[in-house]
Amino acid sequence: MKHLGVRLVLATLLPTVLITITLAPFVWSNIQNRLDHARTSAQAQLEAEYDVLLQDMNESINHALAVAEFPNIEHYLQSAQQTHSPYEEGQLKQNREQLDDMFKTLLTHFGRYTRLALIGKDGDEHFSTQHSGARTTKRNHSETRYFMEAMTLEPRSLYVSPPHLAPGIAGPEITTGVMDIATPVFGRDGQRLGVLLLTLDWGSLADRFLRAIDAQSGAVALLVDANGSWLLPTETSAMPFGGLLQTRWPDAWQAMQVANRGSASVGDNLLFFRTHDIRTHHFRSQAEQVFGLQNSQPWRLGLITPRPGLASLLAESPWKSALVILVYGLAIAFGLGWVLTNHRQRTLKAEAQQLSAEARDYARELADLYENAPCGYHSLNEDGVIMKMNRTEQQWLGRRADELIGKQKYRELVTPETRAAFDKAFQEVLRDGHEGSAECELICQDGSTLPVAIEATARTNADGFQYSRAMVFDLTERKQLEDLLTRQAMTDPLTELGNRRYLETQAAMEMAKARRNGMPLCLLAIDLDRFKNINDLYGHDVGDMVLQAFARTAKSQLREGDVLCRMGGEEFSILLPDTNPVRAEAIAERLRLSIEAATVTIGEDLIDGGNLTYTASFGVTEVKPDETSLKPAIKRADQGLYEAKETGRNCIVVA
Ligand SMILES: Nc1nc2c(ncn2[C@@H]2O[C@H](COP(=O)(O)OP(=O)(O)OP(=O)(O)O)[C@@H](O)[C@H]2O)c(=O)[nH]1
Repeated sequence: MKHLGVRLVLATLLPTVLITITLAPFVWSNIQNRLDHARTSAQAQLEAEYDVLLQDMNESINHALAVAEFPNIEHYLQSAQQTHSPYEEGQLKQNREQLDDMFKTLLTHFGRYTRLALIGKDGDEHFSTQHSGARTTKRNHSETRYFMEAMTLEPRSLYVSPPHLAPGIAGPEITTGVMDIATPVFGRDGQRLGVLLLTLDWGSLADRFLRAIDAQSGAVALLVDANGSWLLPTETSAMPFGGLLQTRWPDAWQAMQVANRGSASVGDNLLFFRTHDIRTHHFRSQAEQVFGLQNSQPWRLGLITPRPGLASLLAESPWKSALVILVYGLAIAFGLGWVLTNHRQRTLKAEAQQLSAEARDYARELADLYENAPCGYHSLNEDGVIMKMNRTEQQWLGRRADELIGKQKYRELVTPETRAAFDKAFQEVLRDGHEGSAECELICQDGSTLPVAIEATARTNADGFQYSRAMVFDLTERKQLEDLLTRQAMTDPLTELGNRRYLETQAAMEMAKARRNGMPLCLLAIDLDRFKNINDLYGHDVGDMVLQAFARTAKSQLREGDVLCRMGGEEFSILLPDTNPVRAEAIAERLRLSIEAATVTIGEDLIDGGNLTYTASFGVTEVKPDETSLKPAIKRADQGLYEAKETGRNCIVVA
């Protein structure tokens, strides 16, 4: 999962980076074009601002100079300072009314002035005209800055105050931005007569200044004095009148400190600026000199315009933004989709590989189970030829796969004695019920035989029999066990001789053989004499020792093929194949003598000398060829034995 997370991050980042790298040159060039355009446009607007300001200021300065040099002004002020006859008073009044009309005309035609006042050299206002036409109370201007400054100036010089708030056009209670322009009035003889004051409506000038800006461009006009004090009206500009630029745009203020004109970055905006010093503008006007308040000049004009950038580019063209977002979205979606699909394929592949590995393991395990199963497996075609055989069965047979597979008929590995059982079972598999089983013996490479049980079924399809598949169980142990049980069932455990049942089994075979071969067959019945006394005198263990000694002695006297059995107690029988009665009697006699001569060591504590002797009585008879059972012969032999006992024991009677 961790790797998937990394791939998903890469799938997001890679398309993003590639698209960004592809688009970047176009976007960059577009932004640069817009930047150039913005710069050109801003500089043009700045120049327009400057021209407006320059033109208005020059006009106002020229107005002031023109009015101050108007002859009637000079004449009026000179007359006003003298005593007059009634006629002269009338002339003065008429003169004042003419001037008053002229002032009103000026105010009416040039809406930029809020007040025109003519002030005598003592500071007394001779008359004043407000823009509203209202005549105000005459006041003394001797303490005002403009009066004091103007009274020191040479002819054709002016004092221009910084813009400041004063009672406005709409009434004395409403303040507005104004600028005082004052110029001295001189007589023809150079006598200083007074001061002409023009109060400029700063708002109307600022409005014209602001209108020079293209409102669509989003640019902000900037005009501050030498101290950074904002000179534009609060209502129509970006800052309150009188506010400090350095608190709002410190970067802009910083940039404007080091150059008279130029541009700078202000946050996300561009600043274009230049200075304007009205004191030097008299070169473009009629003025000799223009004075302003110390430290208020030069003014700084500026334009703050949004810097064209990616955000403004996208904001200005929503469909382009949508297209860019779509391209990024599609690329990222493709990247994520590719990673997820790839991841899914990897997962499926890993699962498939795991399943395949498991299947291989399973198949290997099955093959191992098949090859090394504790039983044999083989498959035969319909001809009985071996198609497949597991390693276990190959090892049983001691044969290699290349000797068997496709070459060997299985029935040829079966002993002739048991082949019929195999053939029968195989036929059943081929036809009847497609199942068959048989117990038979296999012929091994070393010539030995292997008893096996075969359980076979047919594999079939729509076409019928395909092949037979068989499990083969090794019956060796079972046979050995059966043989052991059989042997135990037919063996006397004390003497390890065959018992009565064994005699009967052997007798059946010997009788059949004798009949077949026309050979004689005799039976001896033997009973130890006075055996009860041995038990009674020396104990049962000694009796057992005597019985075992008899078995050894008898065996030593008999040839291979003779069948010696213990019939029970101290009674024994011997079946003598290919032996006639005469010979049988001779054998009995030889045996009798051997027994008689034999001793059984039982210890001196039981008997003097430590050795016990014993004898036996014999009944001898011939098993007749026409007899189908041994019973008659046993009966006859017992009769002979009985007679031998009666005769005195340790003797032989042929019956
Ligand atoms: N020790 C021992 N004694 C056995 C065994 N089977 C039978 N006997 C004993 O053999 C004795 C047989 O005695 P009897 O039938 O009277 O015959 P006998 O003493 O040999 O006398 P005769 O046959 O007349 O000579 C009995 O005492 C049985 O208990 C055996 O396996 N071991």
